[in-house]
Formats: sequence, structure tokens, C-alpha cells
Amino acid sequence: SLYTKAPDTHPAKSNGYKVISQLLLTEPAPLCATPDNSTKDDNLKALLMLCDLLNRELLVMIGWAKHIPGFSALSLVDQMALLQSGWMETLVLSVVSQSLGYGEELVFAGNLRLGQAQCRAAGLSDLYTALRQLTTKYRQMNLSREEVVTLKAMALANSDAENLESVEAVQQFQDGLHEALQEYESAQHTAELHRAGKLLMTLPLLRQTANRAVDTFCRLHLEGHVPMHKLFLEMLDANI
Ligand SMILES: CC(=O)c1ccc(Oc2ccc(O)c(C(C)(C)C)c2)cc1
Repeated sequence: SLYTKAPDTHPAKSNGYKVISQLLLTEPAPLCATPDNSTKDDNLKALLMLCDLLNRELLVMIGWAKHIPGFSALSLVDQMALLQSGWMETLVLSVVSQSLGYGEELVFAGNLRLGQAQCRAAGLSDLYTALRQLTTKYRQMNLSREEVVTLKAMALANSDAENLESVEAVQQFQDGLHEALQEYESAQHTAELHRAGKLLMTLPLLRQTANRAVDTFCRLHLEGHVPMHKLFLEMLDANI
């Protein structure tokens, strides 16, 4: 793609390609689910594997965020605020983009793909429905890798965290990502009119999907069948 070529193919002023090239370089490799042998119950087994996977994804995501251009310039308080409000949207985008090529299944990990029946059996029916709605929308748009990594960073930057120390600094962080997306889209040979705007207009559904996922986890936590990691519960608490 355009953004893997040598930087001299772009006028010196624009650093949009730098932002997206950096995001492509620091995109974490997809994690593998760890097989669970603590139970014979397939549904509980799936939940335990998913829970363990999500916990490791959270840790990877915190390290990933630091490489987003502009994120580390924020105060630690604001970095944590964005992570606590935007982590679910970012992870949802990862699973959705991993699932784009796989029909009805959700690809949580290369070795953990669940169809509708398996999700329902594990008590994740509403999560399945919500994620599938978003997957269908993004599949129709033919997202490029550049667009996926930029949207993930934007989901974090645009997560409407409360009690920010510097709203201006976060706005600047958002502007840098917005500029990168605009430059990427206008530099495409098959530049689709309003493509950047169309991508931004998918963010409300991403927010709604993330909120539905939070509701699912709160219900699962209240039902008490599946143990949840401390970090996960801390991040979940920040969304309630
Ligand atoms: C604690 C628990 O019961 C639980 C159940 C399901 C689950 O499945 C997931 C695994 C990874 C993952 O990234 C996601 C989202 C995409 C929804 C964030 C969901 C995670 C935790």
C-alpha cells in the first residue's frame, strides 16, 4: 500500500503518512487463546478462554497506546482516562477487523472462532449480535489495514473521557489522527469522495457496540459463573 513506500513520495510538510506508518509498525500481532483444561463444560471453557484472552489483550493494548503518535505527549492522568473510556471500542474494532473475512464467525483469536450457536451457548448472544452488526457494516466498506489502525487510534482519542486534565491536548491528539486519515484518503488513487467522513460516521455504532459489550460483561459478572481478572474489572468499573 501507499504507506509502506519510502517517505520521499510525500511532500515534506505532511506527516500523515508518518502517523499511519507508525500505527502499522506498532500494530500488535494477534494473540492466541490459551486452551483451558480446568473444566469439562465447553461453554464455561469458552468463557474462561475468552476472559483470559481479553485480560492479555488489555495488557497489550496499554503498551500499544504509548506508540500512537501524540498519546505519550498527554499527561499520565489523561492517558489513563482515554484508556479507561476507550479500551472496549479499540478491542471491539480489533475483533471485528479480524472477523471481516470469516462469514458468520467471530474471530476472537486465530485459535478461537465462535459462531452464533457457540456464542449463544456461552451466554454471549447479545455480544454476538452487536459485534456482527458492526462486522457487516465494515465488511461492506472494504476497510484497508491503514483505515483499521487509524480508526482504532481514533476510537481511543475520541472516547469522550471525563475529567480530562487538558481538553486542548486531547483535541490536538485527535486532530493529528484526523489529519492523517484525511491525507491518507485524499492520497488514494481510487479516492472515494467523503470516505474519511463515512469512516468517522461508523464511530457511533462502534460506541454503541462497545456499550453493549460492557452490559454483557456486567451481566456476566453479576451472574458470577465466570471469574474475572482484577484489571478487567477495574477497566469495566471505569465504564459504569
Ligand atoms: C470476562 C468474561 O466473562 C468474558 C467473556 C467473553 C469475552 O470475550 C471477549 C474476548 C476478547 C475480546 O476482545 C472481547 C471484546 C471484543 C468484546 C472486547 C470479548 C471476554 C471476557
